[in-house]
Amino acid sequence: MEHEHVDAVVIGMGPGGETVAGRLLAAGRRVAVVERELIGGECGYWACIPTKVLLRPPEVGREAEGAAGLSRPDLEWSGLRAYRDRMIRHLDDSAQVRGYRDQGALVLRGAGRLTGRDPWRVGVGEAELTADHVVVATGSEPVLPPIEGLAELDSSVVWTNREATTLTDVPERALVVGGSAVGVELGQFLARVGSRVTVVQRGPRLVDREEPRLCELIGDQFEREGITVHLNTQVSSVARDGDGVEATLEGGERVSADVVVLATGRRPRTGGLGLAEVGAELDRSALVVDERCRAAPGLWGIGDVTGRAMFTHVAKYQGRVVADNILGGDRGADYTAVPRVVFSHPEIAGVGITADQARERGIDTVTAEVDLPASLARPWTYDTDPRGTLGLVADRGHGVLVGAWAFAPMASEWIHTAALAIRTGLPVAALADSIPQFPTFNEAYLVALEELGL
Ligand SMILES: Cc1cc2nc3c(=O)[nH]c(=O)nc-3n(C[C@H](O)[C@H](O)[C@H](O)COP(=O)(O)OP(=O)(O)OC[C@H]3O[C@@H](n4cnc5c(N)ncnc54)[C@H](O)[C@@H]3O)c2cc1C
Ligand SMILES: NC(=O)c1ccc[n+]([C@@H]2O[C@H](COP(=O)([O-])OP(=O)(O)OC[C@H]3O[C@@H](n4cnc5c(N)ncnc54)[C@H](O)[C@@H]3O)[C@@H](O)[C@H]2O)c1
Repeated sequence: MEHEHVDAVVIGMGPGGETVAGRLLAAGRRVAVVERELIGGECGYWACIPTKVLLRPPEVGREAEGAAGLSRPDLEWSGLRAYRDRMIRHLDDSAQVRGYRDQGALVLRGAGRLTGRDPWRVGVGEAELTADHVVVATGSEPVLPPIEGLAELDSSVVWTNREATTLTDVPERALVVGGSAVGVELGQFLARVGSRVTVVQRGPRLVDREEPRLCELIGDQFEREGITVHLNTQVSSVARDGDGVEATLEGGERVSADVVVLATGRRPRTGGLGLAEVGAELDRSALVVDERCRAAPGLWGIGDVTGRAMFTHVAKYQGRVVADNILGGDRGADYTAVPRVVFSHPEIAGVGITADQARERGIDTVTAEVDLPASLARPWTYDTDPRGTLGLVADRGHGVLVGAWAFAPMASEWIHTAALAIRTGLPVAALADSIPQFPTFNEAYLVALEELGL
């Protein structure tokens, strides 16, 4: 039995694990990394990267249609599929394994589990290591909705994000269950490459954690694109129907599809890790960590497994925080103004809190909404039939922004202006006195700030 002592073991090598491992290795620490599937994690192979790769060419097609003098280019599915395969490294991480070994890491393949503490012990198959620090970065797994008949169907007709992002052929008809980030991105992608898409969303709105107005705008967009959306309902049962599936909704309505795509949320992946046995606290399945991302002295948690805003940028941020703490610092994580983007077209971006949340917190709330083509030059230089909206939520008493949202081209890029303003408590007056480049979407902030009238 192997019994090596290392400075740190990182269990799970998604973006969170990779961030902390990279920093500790660069600082000369002896690090073991444990990965049971592929170094790069869900994000690199079945989530962020393939979805963004798949969404971009159909988006460019629409953009070309809107650009004067251009006609719409044809989408060649086999070419896009081949580029997706290249971008997900053909599900092969041997170069990453070599890269970490070259940096001096001990790379262990297999499922890691905590087997003891004082010192921390981690088992991987037959091997066992002891360590000063263990970082748990095991990500999340999809939540399967309670639909009668679902368990009897196989992955050829019931897709999670994994089957959807590695698809080889575009299904003629797709039923997407869940209408938040995953459902909207995958639903719009499938529709744009030719599927007839139906989205079933349990709540009253798509993307239901965002500003209601934003939900309305993406709903209108889906309608324009011929995507059928059923709100306030659920799929109650599914059954095999020839090569496809017949689904029955709560109200009795039936939807036939070639595939059912599950997009009903994710839960932190802590099963089989032995966390409770070593005294770590779990909240449902999330690893509970303090403001420094510490679960116990020398035991750390980062990324989706902590159940905090499940985004790659948050996993990487927590990875930076934990690396600094392991290297002797005393750094807390501050989740103020984490941007949230759904890479639909136009893009949905939100940061801070909604107007309702602000009122509930007793904030003297004032809001603004700006139609971008009505107020700016940039939308018109960008597109012959432009659309776009920016909304702001401000605290009148303190003269600061507390929320912002946008539905517009490249909103993922320029929402960061609001993110910085909210995070730093930048006075609205200072933002209003800034000089954004002409012609850019950033100019929308000046228009919206004037509308706030603070
Ligand atoms: C379809 C989709 C699209 C998304 N798009 C975006 C996006 O555009 N932007 C964004 O910010 N976020 C996006 N997300 C969210 C993002 O994927 C996650 O927030 C991110 O992957 C979290 O990183 P992580 O390191 O915590 O975990 P993961 O990326 O899940 O990595 C965890 C790793 O741990 C490994 N592991 C698990 N258990 C063990 C064990 N016991 N032993 C060893 N290894 C183990 C897993 O195999 C995996 O490799 C998307 C999610 C989905 C589903
Ligand atoms: N661009 C991005 O940053 C990006 C993209 C995709 C996913 N993600 C992250 O991945 C995680 C998972 O995303 P998600 O969209 O799967 O989850 P989610 O939890 O954000 O949304 C799930 C949606 O499904 C609905 N739902 C749940 N059960 C249902 C049912 N039985 N029938 C119909 N609707 C149902 C919910 O009302 C909710 O709107 C999120 O944390 C998200 O932030 C991020």
